[in-house]
Amino acid sequence: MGNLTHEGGRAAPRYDALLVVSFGGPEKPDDVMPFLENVVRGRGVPRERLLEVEAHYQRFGGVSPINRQCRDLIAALDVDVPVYWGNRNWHPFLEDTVRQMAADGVRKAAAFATSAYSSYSSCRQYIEDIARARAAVPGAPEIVKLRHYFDHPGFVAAMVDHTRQALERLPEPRRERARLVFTAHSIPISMAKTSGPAGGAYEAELRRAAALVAAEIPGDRPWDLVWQSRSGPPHIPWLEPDVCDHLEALHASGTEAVVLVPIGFVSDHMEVVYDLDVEAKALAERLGLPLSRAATAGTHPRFVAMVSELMAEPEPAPCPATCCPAPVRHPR
Ligand SMILES: CC1=C(CCC(=O)O)c2cc3nc(cc4[nH]c(cc5[nH]c(cc1n2)c(C)c5CCC(=O)O)c(CCC(=O)O)c4C)C(CCC(=O)O)=C3C
Ligand SMILES: [Fe+2]
Repeated sequence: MGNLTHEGGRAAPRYDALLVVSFGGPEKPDDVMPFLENVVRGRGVPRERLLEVEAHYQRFGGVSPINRQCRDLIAALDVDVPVYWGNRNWHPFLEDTVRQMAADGVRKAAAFATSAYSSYSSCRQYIEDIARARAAVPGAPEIVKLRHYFDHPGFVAAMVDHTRQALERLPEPRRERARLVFTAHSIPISMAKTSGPAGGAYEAELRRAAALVAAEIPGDRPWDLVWQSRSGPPHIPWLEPDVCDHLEALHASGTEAVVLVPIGFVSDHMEVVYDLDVEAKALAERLGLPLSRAATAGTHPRFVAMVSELMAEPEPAPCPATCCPAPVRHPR
């Protein structure tokens, strides 16, 4: 449908393919370390942290849930053009996918990134990945990255549904008083400050998305935005508080139940299933704090429909060159 609709009187761009751009993840135990090396190359992530994260993946058989989720999303999409899939850090690598697109004669593709927000890691780096892949492929198609969708009604509706469902899983007497705790991937404070055209966009967009979801949840309840999955060298400050510290503080000050809403992610990938479903859950059990985790957007029908809706919008202006700059590299 996407290519035929019009919006605001302007014809939608004619894309002849859709490229789903994602992070990538290991699919077997032997993939885990080479995948992690790809992720952290030049980023100064301590070896210790890497081995810890390796253990998270090996605990799940060396398989990241993210690839399955990309495949499920692609299978669910209702678009009238061929759909391709390429990743930053693992097979299928973007460059190989772009080569295939060129061979298939694709001229102009829309790119849908599995990340809804501004920041170097969640936006600019995908733009760079696409540019690098195109530069390596003679005759590569034009690739237009679709806009950020953190406040799109399709994304919001999916998160609202999933938050309501999580709320319903809490025991009855405490459900009414449950607090909403939204989580997103922590990033270095320096990266957060330079995100978006005017700075601070990562956190501002997350707050906006959280507010839109919270407004649709019955009970006019308090909510917070906190952070998870901190990485990097310990001396570099990242966004805080961490979700687990926050749960302890909430418990200490009398909060009776919590719904965790991973608003910063679009699918239940490793950081969600480990840092929330293993770590935060174990903490909540220890504290005796009823906790229920909302599903991510995943293949919710409104989220899936959003992708075609984004393709039907007028072509987005490219991000200004100054927004979401790359962090200073830590050579190692
Ligand atoms: C903002 C953001 C998103 C959300 C936007 C988006 O979705 O793109 C995201 C997503 C993801 N992050 C992922 C995995 C990892 N992220 C790492 C490390 C890092 N993430 C960062 C930021 C983000 N990351 C940053 C600033 C680092 C430090 C190193 C660097 O500056 O790049 C590391 C290294 C080990 C460690 O955690 O220390 C891993 C393994 C996976 C795949 C999970 C799976 O396999 O299911 C996904 C979807
Ligand atoms: Fe990450």
